[in-house]
Amino acid sequence: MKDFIFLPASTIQASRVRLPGSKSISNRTLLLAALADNVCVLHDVLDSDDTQRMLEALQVLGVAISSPQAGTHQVQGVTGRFPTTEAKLFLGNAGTAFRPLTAALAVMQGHYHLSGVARMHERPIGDLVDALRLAGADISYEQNSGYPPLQIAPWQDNGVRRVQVKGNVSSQFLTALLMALPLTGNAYDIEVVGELISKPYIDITLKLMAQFGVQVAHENHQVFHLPAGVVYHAPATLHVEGDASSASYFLAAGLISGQKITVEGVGKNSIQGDVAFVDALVQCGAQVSYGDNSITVWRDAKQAIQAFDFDANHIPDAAMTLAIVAVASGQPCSIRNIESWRVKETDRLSAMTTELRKLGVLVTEGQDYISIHAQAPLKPNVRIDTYDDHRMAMCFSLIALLDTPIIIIEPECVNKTFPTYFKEFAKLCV
Ligand SMILES: O=C(O)C1=C[C@@H](OP(=O)(O)O)[C@@H](O)[C@H](O)C1
Ligand SMILES: C=C(OP(=O)(O)O)C(=O)O
Repeated sequence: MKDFIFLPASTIQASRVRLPGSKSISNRTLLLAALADNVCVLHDVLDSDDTQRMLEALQVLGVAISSPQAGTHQVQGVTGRFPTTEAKLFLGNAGTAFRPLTAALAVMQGHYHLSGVARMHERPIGDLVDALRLAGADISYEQNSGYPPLQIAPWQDNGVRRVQVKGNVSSQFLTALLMALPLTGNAYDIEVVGELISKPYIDITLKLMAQFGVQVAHENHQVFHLPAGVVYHAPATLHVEGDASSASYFLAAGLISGQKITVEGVGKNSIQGDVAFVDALVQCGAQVSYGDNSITVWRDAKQAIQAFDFDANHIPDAAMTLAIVAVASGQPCSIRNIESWRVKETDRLSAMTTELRKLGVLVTEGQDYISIHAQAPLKPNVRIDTYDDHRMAMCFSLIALLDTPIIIIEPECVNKTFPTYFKEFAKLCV
């Protein structure tokens, strides 16, 4: 791909888009299948940088994985113990690989070194390390305290069976503990201290663990009870849903353009919290219909896009797409309770503010919110920096639907979760 992509002002035609597999489900099921006591064939797994990092890591750890075709992986589980007891793993910028693997390797009897790209070394992991240390993990920081790279040494059980974890920086820390602590064979209570953000991702974790035979009871997402003596047992085959966060760009295109856009791969029974993005679009004036495995969004020609003021804590990834919906509305809009944007692929609050202002949009950036008001016509042919953040690239592509040609710099950053995004987007445009 060139180091920029020029998107001319476009309109969208009524279309159907087949979604890539869910990143969150792909990386969780790859890890759970690897830890199970049997063989599992995973279908429709996302093929992208984040899942490649997980697949490579599992193979280095001695898990036998054969991939007869793209998106299909037969995983031979290792019954809770990775055969490789010394390894160096490079995990890119994949939070869904780094955090769960840190916890899984912390409860093993080996020596492991975990690193990532420079940005991953700026993304916090201290709350997870603190929680694991309470229960017997031996983890040290190689550079800055609280951040990767990490060095992990053998687990030493200390008899502690109630572990506290903070939930206000990333839900991935709780996800990691939930998936890893059953490997010790002991029962644990995990207590969330303070607020738990991005809660629907915990529900994905619990539902997938249940599919692998481990039921976790919880009290209102505050205390989680892990059973003793359990072993992950995989279903013979497992189908990965389409990615609901990736769906958000096309669903927003349906609202913005008015045309019927159908995404295939997620539907009314999806386990992904980001399908709630559709509820936000409905409040903005979208029409919606759900199928078992599809969602269609459009807008009646007479209905304007409505202003909104949303708490988007439960849909942090799809919430970025709402920023462009705000621009399309031309009304003052706010997206709130999204401080976690600051510790993702880039500081997304700052990046979103900077790039929207280049288009002439009025923006107020708060510590945990963004207010957006596009009054004047947008400036054409603006060069949008993407900060190595796939969602910046995908969100800003939608500006082309607002009669505004736009240039997206370094568009290959979409490889993190959606390598074919610009091809799919071009198919919709007329
Ligand atoms: O568990 C997951 O699969 C994810 C949780 C969310 O992160 P936070 O919990 O850090 O908000 C989300 O942003 C990320 O893309 C995927
Ligand atoms: C925050 C994201 O990724 P990660 O899984 O690396 O946290 C994302 O995909 O928007």
